[in-house]
Amino acid sequence: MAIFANQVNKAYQSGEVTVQALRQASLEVPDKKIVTILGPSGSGKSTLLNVIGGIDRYDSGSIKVGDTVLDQLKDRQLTDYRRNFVGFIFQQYNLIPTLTVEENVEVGRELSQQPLDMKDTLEKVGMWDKKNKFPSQLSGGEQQRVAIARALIKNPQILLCDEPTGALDEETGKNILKLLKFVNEQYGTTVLIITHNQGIGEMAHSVIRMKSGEIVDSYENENPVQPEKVTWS
Ligand SMILES: Nc1ncnc2c1ncn2[C@@H]1O[C@H](COP(=O)(O)OP(=O)(O)OP(=O)(O)O)[C@@H](O)[C@H]1O
Repeated sequence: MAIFANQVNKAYQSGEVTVQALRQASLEVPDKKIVTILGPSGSGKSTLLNVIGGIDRYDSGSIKVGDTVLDQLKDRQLTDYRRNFVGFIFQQYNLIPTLTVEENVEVGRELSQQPLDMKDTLEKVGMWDKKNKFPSQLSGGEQQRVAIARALIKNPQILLCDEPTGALDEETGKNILKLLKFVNEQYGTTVLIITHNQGIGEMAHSVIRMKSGEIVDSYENENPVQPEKVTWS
């Protein structure tokens, strides 16, 4: 699905202090693309992802994802939008420790109206043979694969990834990037990746840079490189 944001503003109030997390942020992401969002800590990257994903509300401006305009949605409609169209992946995998791999992914399946097949999804992320393991029995990369399966099984139109490789070493991180690229190509999922790792921009179709809540730069990559070729930092 394509994503449009037009002059989006979002402020957080903490006590006496107002933090302007997004300032007139506008962007356009065509359907079926991979986009990397770069920027220093506190520049508004997560806030941007959260308002696009319907986790957070914004104060003004407009966001449209596919045919859905998020501006005026009631809470219930926003929840439906999030359930049916959006998958989230975080740096911390947020798996439930008392559930097995398959049970964790089942949590995602139950949220969706049109879920994908469990076996197929776990095979796609290479975790079918470990479906009865618990998160504590898995490596970081494997846990992130399970988190991706949990997002993927919902059959989301957009996949929002907040530092998906932030806790992983280079080799494991690149394997996760390969998986995200595979998801993009196989399912046509639009993928947004927030990262501090500038090199990940090399594999994206386009790159957005944020600073102090503003989108200060965006450009398209003529020739995205393969995930294993990105410069790791
Ligand atoms: N729930 C909140 N309450 C108050 N302030 C917040 C909240 N969430 C974010 N902020 C502030 O909004 C600004 C943007 O935060 P955001 O998390 O979007 O930045 P970021 O670019 O994702 O940072 P990082 O790379 O460190 O995750 C920061 O100044 C942050 O402190």
